[in-house]
Amino acid sequence: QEFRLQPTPQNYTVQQDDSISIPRQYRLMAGNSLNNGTALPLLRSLMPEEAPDAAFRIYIGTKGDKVVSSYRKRIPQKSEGYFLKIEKDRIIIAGADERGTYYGVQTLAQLLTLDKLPLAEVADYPDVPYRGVVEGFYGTPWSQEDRIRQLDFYGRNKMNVYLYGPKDDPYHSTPHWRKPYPAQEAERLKQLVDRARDNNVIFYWAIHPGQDIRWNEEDRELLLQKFESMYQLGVRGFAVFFDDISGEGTKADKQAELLNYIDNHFVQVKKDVAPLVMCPTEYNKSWTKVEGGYLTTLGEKLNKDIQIMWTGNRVIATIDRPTLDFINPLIKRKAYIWWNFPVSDYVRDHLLMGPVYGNGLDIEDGMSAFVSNPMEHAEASKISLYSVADYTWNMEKFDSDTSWRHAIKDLMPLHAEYLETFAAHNSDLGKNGHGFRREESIRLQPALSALLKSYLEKGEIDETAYNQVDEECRKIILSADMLLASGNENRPLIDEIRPWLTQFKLVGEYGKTVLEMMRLPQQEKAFLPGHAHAQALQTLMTDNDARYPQGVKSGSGQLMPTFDALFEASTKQYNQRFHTALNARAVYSPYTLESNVQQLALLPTQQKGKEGSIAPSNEVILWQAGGSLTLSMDRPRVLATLRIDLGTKEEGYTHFRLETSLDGKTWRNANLQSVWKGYTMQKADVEGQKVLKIRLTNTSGSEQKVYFKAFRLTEQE
Ligand SMILES: CC(=O)N[C@@H]1[C@@H](O)[C@H](O)C(CO)=C[C@H]1N
Repeated sequence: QEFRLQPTPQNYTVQQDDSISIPRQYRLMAGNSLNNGTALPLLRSLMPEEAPDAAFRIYIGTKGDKVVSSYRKRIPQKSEGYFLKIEKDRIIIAGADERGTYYGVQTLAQLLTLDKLPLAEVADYPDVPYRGVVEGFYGTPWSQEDRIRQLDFYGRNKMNVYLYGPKDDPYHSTPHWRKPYPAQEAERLKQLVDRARDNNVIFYWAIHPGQDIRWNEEDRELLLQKFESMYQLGVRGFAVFFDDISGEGTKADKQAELLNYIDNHFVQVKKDVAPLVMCPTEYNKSWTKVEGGYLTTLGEKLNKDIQIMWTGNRVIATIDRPTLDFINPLIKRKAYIWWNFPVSDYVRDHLLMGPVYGNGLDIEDGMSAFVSNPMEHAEASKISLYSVADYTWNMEKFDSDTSWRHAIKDLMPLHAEYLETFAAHNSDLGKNGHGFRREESIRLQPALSALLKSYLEKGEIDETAYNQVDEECRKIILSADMLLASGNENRPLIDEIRPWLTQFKLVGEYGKTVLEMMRLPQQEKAFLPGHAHAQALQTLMTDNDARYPQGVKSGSGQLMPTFDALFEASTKQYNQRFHTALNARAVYSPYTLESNVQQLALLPTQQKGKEGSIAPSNEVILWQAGGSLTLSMDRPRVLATLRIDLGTKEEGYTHFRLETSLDGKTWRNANLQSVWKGYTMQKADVEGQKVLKIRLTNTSGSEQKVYFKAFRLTEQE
């Protein structure tokens, strides 16, 4: 692939017919404004040989520095803008501000990877003021090493914010948000803050107090003391997240009062702290009732420089002009976009390695920030993050597929083709509670559907399609092996995705086996080994990784549904021909869920052996009065246990009724009781009951706000 600058610059011209060899020595003419910044250290790390009498010169400074005064007019009049020019005997890097100058050096760093330096001219600046990442997911927080690598990645890709807010860090959220970090964690955070500064990234530390905050002076002071302790560690950006909570903490006027107090008595007093950022409780359109006044209260009362986050029209959504036209007038400022992609904490068995697409390309003027909430897999998230950096820097010029391919090359230059094969087939989320899906196996889709269509409708094999799919299966198996054996090129990435690579190879082998089966349904003997092998592979693909109870999924969007359909069709053909009863079901879930509670309706069910479950959800469920959820079996089954966790104590369960039925008509109550004192998990007395359906209904007569943390059953042997 051709060389490209990342992110795509606003203006970039190169003299085609000329270039210079990279100077070994140079005389540095640096403006004083850069003295305690990070542009000079970066430059020196790239071009080590400074020599006062060298012929080649580098002029570097910000607007106002004498050394770059003659280029002043060339500097874009935009925050973080820069002008970079490479001439025969000099390089000029002139920034609108320190960070702009730093970005000019980052662009030079990329040009220095070429054999010869082009005589280039770059006049560049970002479209979106704040660009970066919010580590705001549920699940295993990133490690220290993950975060160090992330911060270096943000510096290279001109992302300028990182918000620290891992939901499962007990010192970020309940129960310990009031307490300072223990010494060891504090030291690690200080290292991160220093690394962020080296990369010109604003490190925001976020607090998530809403689940148990009391609106009183004591908690307010404890929160400020926590912020002060983080300030002492070097943190210069602060955020307060009020998402995914219920109860007292959700009150807009109280939230506004607290945030304005923090702004007036901390942020404005410190003078060297970035604008305060807050995440509202109603952080997406599907959860807000405008007439309820929550958002307009914040819009009216919050100090104007406090940023308000927004995830879009839904919890997981792409961002477009109508999204911004809805929210910005309500909050009376430009939304600070929290984009929930590639976060996968609600589909943890999937990796989201596909292209970034679907966001508007003409909306840079409608947002104050665009930060991505990524996967718990830090390295794997970089495919999306690379493109988010590209998209937010230069929105009009963003090209999803080009960016995706270069993101992959950036991650594993020596194995790019294999990683691209893997990423192409591991992008969809599968069925999930948010109904958010992504394209998968895009280039192979026509062949997959042609192969399936001709086989199902005419029992014929479309040879062209067959060969394409067969060739792709070969590439899948090869790619999995090459990536698993890729050694040190990007070991952290391979360590993260290893379960999925193993699964991916099985998908390739399953595809080849099913393709062979398609040719043999008329051969009484020859069909059998392939059928047995396919079933063995199905078993291996479900019982694959202990860390992921429902197993890891690969190729679940297109490949597996096609291969399963072909397995079933060829086996049915064989059974008809030879009057046999070979198993013709590829995958099978005996459980189906139906519900009129909007946030539960799409949740997938899982089955593994004798265990069955409905996938949990992270957020607060608005369970309307009379709303119910029904889990139906394919046939009557005898239960051993049933556990439910709505994230509420005993009294919360009095608002619900649990029933079972054998015929779907007559229902009997099942009593719930705590599993452990003081915890929210409950167990139902259903031992030995034969049931066809299980139903949970809100019988309280009013809307209940609960979580949906667990709904798990086991059947008797
Ligand atoms: C603002 C926001 O999106 N908060 C949480 C987020 O923490 C969580 O990762 C996800 C993605 O599952 C959604 C929300 N429940």
